[in-house]
Amino acid sequence: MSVRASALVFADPESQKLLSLIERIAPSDATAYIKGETGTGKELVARHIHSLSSRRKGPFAAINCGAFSETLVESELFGYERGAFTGAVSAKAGWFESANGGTLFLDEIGDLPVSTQVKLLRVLQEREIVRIGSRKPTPIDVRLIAATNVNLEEAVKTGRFREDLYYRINVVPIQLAPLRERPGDILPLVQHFISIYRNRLHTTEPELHPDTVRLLHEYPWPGNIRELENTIHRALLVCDGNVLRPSSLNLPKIHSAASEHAETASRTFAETCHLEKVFAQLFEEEHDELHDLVLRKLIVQAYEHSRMNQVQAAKLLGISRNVLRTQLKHFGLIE
Ligand SMILES: Nc1ncnc2c1ncn2[C@@H]1O[C@H](COP(=O)(O)OP(=O)(O)OP(=O)(O)O)[C@@H](O)[C@H]1O
Repeated sequence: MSVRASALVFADPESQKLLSLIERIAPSDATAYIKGETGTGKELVARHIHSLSSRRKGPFAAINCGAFSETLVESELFGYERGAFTGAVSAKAGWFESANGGTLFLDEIGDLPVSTQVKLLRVLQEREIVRIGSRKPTPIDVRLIAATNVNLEEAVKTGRFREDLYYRINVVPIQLAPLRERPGDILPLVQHFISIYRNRLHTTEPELHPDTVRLLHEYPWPGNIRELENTIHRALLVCDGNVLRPSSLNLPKIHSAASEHAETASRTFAETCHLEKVFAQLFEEEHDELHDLVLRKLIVQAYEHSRMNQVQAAKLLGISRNVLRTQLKHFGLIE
């Protein structure tokens, strides 16, 4: 096993829960189905399950179902005999045979053509494969781990993925959270990748500037752990001196989620202020309770759903933190 596959980071409480699930299910032979955005560590988790199972001495084979054309994918999975089709000059084992006695990781399983899905289901049920161009079944003993970053449940609804195969693979579902939802992993992963790439690049361990730490936590990491890894690798290459500054990370401007939230928050707050006047005129004193209820809801929207802290929220809303706190207190949102 490579150093990277053995040194895993599971620091955030969310990741610790995941680790204990992995440890519980690894020894069984149950099919696992890993869901998660791109770069969240699906293959790494599959390798970890294999390394903790009784199959660890057997092979671990990983295949990306989306990497092959419709015509190629079956010969890749099930193998073929010599002369099975034009160009089949010699027989070749498929991935199921290569993984015999071990674990087969099928990444992007949702990309399999429906005709191949039928054959895959048969292989899983019968526990034998028939190479293309042959009639002889070969028994196989393989634990399957499937993964996808698309919504397979939706694909079942629209008929792009067979329901029977879905139930066959969905024995142990494992959901990997995006990196932005497990912030406790960010710094341990940064240290992990610094130590890997520092050794490779023969550089000294850089210090993280406090602004760098802040940016690492604010950035939404759409490419998840893979993006973080590439960012650290690049940062160590360009880092000038012994301090890793935000500019070395070269991250795209956080225009996406955070700034959209900020814009929405300012808008909502402006609307809130406007509505406050309208309600005051409409309902006057005797409708105080209703007035407060509506305002409370609007302020919850502007503040809580913007995922900002009070300092950021006050700055973006163009009011002082004290004014914001007074508003929040007034509506019972903080003590
Ligand atoms: N918990 C972790 N600890 C350390 N490194 C990790 C962890 N999870 C993922 N990585 C690293 O992040 C990178 C991406 O992981 P991986 O290839 O497993 O993601 P993936 O979800 O399978 O991606 P894709 O959806 O694109 O196939 C790899 O280099 C992997 O080593």
